[in-house]
Amino acid sequence: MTNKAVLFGKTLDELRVVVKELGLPGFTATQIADWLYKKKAGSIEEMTNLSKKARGLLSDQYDMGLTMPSKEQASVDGTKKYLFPAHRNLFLEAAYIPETDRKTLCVSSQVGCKMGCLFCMTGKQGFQGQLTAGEIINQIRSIPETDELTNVVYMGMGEPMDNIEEVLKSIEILTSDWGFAWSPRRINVSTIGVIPAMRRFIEESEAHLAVSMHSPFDEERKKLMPIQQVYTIENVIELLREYDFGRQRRISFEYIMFDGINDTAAHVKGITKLLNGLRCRLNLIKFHPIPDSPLRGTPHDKMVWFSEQLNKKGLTTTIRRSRGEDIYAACGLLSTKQLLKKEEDKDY
Ligand SMILES: C[S@@+](CC[C@H](N)C(=O)[O-])C[C@H]1O[C@@H](n2cnc3c(N)ncnc32)[C@H](O)[C@@H]1O
Ligand code: SF4
Repeated sequence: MTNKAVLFGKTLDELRVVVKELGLPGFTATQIADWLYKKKAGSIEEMTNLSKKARGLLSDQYDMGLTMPSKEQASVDGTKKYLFPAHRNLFLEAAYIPETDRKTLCVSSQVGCKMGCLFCMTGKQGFQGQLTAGEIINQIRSIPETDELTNVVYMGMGEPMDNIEEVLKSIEILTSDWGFAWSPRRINVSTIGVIPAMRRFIEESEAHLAVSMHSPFDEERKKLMPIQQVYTIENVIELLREYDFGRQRRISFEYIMFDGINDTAAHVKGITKLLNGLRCRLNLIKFHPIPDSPLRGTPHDKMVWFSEQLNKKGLTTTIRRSRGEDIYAACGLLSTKQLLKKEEDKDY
């Protein structure tokens, strides 16, 4: 790795500044964006419609900024987990989830997470660092299945709203005509509900939004997710009610089911009351147990009952199929703590 600045992850506006500073013609910015995001060039040398001089000037100051995964693990169900090195000796993970009708990549937006949810391995890892927009979309660009991807979910490591600037930039690159030119409907961003950043996300992007609820009750949610002490789920829903999302943009809620904790008839009532009239759907998630936690997942039969009760009350509810559990690639299981430790050991 050199200390040069990187091109991958720059927006068209930022590339315009780059070419201006190098004294290159304005249109070079669009050409570079094209090579970075459409033609998927692997090096500056490959940008053959740029003059030799332009390529030389660029190479003097910039690297492409692409990083291949350094490790890959495959699950019995076809899910794959990729490990990427990031800046400052950090590592992050992404999970590739193939299904018959779609191929999804679950990307990380941070290394670790500050939010400290009781049930999450990434939360247990603590916060190590923010990812740049380039590092977020590099996960999409640098896996072998890049051309097969139909969907991207920001449900890997980290809280996207705690890195809103880079997350919005990554979405801009994915959805702009000069970028990947994806429809924003192929992107779903999950959050525990950091209200000010959610407002920006709603207003500045058109991607789908998933909110992690996990309990409709204040005291219970506070125990599971400390964020409830700052931004309550009631306030999050009030915010959502302010907007008209139209028919195309989807709002959903995620609900991990914990045995004997949040899976009762009272919870069915609480959820229905909270979401009353809001056009949304609810995804029930099987809890993936994490070490040193007394929490247990609700048995499947009870999840089916819970889902039926909510559907009867008019709330579209589905049970999300669990994928990649055997390789720790499932929701909430991504953590690179051991690796980080090994790297620290190496340093001393
Ligand atoms: C890892 S988070 C990342 C996105 C964001 N920080 C959030 O919490 O919504 C993605 C989803 O995984 C869920 N999750 C976390 N730990 C889990 C676990 N042990 N089992 C099942 N789902 C889990 C979260 O609640 C969230 O709905
Ligand atoms: S569930 Fe999401 S917000 Fe909570 S600790 Fe895990 S990654 Fe962070």
